[in-house]
Amino acid sequence: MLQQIYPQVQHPFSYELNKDFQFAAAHYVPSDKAGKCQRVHGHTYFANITVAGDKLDETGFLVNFSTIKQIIHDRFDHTLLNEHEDYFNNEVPNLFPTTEVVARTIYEMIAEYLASTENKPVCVQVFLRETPTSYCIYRPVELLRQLQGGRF
Ligand SMILES: Nc1nc2c(c(=O)[nH]1)N=C([C@H](O)[C@H](O)COP(=O)(O)OP(=O)(O)OP(=O)(O)O)CN2
Ligand SMILES: [Zn+2]
Repeated sequence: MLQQIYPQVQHPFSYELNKDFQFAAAHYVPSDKAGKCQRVHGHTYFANITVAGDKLDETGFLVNFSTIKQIIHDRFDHTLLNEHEDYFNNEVPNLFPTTEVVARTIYEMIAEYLASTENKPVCVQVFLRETPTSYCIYRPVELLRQLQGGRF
């Protein structure tokens, strides 16, 4: 966790915050093409969340580090991801709990919270490591294009 170098994301904001955390969860990929991953197995997922913005809140925070962790950890830690039917669906490939879909889902959960805050920072990158040799990065490309078009 410490000393890991993450890929950088370009954005125009003054402040960039990164929060690292882990959660333990089981999952399976419900596809004949997923090989051994069709069977239920567990990971200690490692996430790095990047939040950026120009305005701090009344605490002097862009966003509280602990809130970022809580949003994801409280929901997914020590659970079977496939059972979260509000986020994942075993019938729809774009909603199978793969690393890609879990990274995107984490982005959506964080983005929903940030949009509800007064200072409205934005999530610009989610790095999600599933195993020591496998990770995925999700970036909100539409938002990043808008920022690039309008700001720099
Ligand atoms: N694009 C994706 N490919 C795979 C995913 C995924 O989510 N997205 N998931 C899996 C499995 O769930 C598995 O947990 C991870 O696979 P893998 O990296 O192959 O795991 P290993 O520990 O066996 O890797 P080695 O580097 O060979 O030890 C599979 N693919
Ligand atoms: Zn897996």
